[in-house]
Amino acid sequence: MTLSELITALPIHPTKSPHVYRLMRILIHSGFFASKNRSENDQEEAYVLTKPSRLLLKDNPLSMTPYIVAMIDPMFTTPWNYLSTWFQNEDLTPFVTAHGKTIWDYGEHDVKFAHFWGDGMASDARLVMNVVINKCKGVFDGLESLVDVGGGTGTVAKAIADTFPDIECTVLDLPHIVAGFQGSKNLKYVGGDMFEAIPPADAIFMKWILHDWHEEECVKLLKRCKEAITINDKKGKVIIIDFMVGNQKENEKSTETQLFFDMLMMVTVNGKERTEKEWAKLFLDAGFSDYKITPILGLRALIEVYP
Ligand SMILES: C[S@@+](CC[C@H](N)C(=O)[O-])C[C@H]1O[C@@H](n2cnc3c(N)ncnc32)[C@H](O)[C@@H]1O
Repeated sequence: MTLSELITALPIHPTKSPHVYRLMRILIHSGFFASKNRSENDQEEAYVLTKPSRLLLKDNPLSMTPYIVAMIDPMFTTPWNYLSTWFQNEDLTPFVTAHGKTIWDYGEHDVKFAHFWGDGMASDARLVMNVVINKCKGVFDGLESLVDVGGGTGTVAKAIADTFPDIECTVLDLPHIVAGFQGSKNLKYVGGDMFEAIPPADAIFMKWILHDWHEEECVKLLKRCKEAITINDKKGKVIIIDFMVGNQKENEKSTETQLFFDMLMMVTVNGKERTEKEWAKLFLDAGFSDYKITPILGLRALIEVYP
């Protein structure tokens, strides 16, 4: 699409066209668009989408737009302005300094926030599960049951339940999050506190859970997982999907993204992004004996942890 076509399509007042040109210049520089000649015979500059910007199209089934929209909501961005205040007080996070409560309490009392954050998480879950189910299918071999801990609206569990009809899937999340969700033949929702008890299963799945929590809470949660997979002398596994800092040595941008996510965890939830060494220590402290890492989507890792 050329500049004039873009201005007509959006639509934008003709007097603003120089500003649209400036905007497109930075969007090309940052990789959201690429520019090329309109055709072999037509030298006029045209803009085309890039791989990352295709992920922002609303009609793309793997669209990440709901996640981006949630992340740029003032509820998430305001706490960044409270960093200097937080460094001088005892609050758990800048989120608490800004809003007076933790993100989990915020979600319980603001249903609108809980829903749009849930939609954001679900869009990330769709993208990740697309990769996991296509590239790491073997991870689910031999499983008869699986609990997705902190599974939110159930996007991950639904993808597993649909692809593997012989696996009994359970979504465990806070009661107000799972209230009103309908299960299916091999999918059910359970409301509860993951730090108290986790239903027994061959595999406990946790995507984007442990990075929300501090060391002691992670060890406590992993111990609950271990109890759940070793019940009746069975030996299952824990499957974790999270970032692994430092597994992308060649790629500056990936490292930067992981480090910004680490800041996001500090600002919003008192969690952190961990290196392999830090993950290994958590597993050891919780009594696990072995783990296996499969890198996914460049930045993240799928970690199978064994008792
Ligand atoms: C970052 S979201 C991850 C959601 C989902 N696993 C995903 O990646 O799409 C964290 C989830 O943990 C849930 N959660 C937080 N505290 C919990 C608790 N004590 N017990 C159960 N779930 C909890 C939240 O409600 C939320 O759904």
